[in-house]
Amino acid sequence: MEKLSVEQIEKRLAELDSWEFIDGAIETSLQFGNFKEAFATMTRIAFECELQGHHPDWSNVYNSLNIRLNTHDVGGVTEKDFKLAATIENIVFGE
Ligand SMILES: C[C@H](O)[C@H](O)[C@H]1CNC2=NC(N)=NC(=O)C2=N1
Repeated sequence: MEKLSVEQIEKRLAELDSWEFIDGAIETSLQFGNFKEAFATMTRIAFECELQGHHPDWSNVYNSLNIRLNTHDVGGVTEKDFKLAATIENIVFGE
């Protein structure tokens, strides 16, 4: 999987709603109504991660979820990250 250039990353980010390029990864910060909603969404995302064979660096505090995506194998952002980012947006914001 090919590492994307900063220009390619900025172009692909424009197609998403909630992601930014920060310190070599794409990141989003999501807020939910409460812990249960946040954790239920994490569970749905986790199943998709397994299907895609690609996994986020993420953290949850009560109703907030912070997600960073990059591709460890190549040390940068690839199409795998954008595929998972789009999947996460579909889960969170609907298709
Ligand atoms: C063997 C397995 O497919 C790899 O280790 C996968 C697993 N999940 C992964 N997730 C992420 N974010 N980056 C990777 O390079 C990666 N590699």
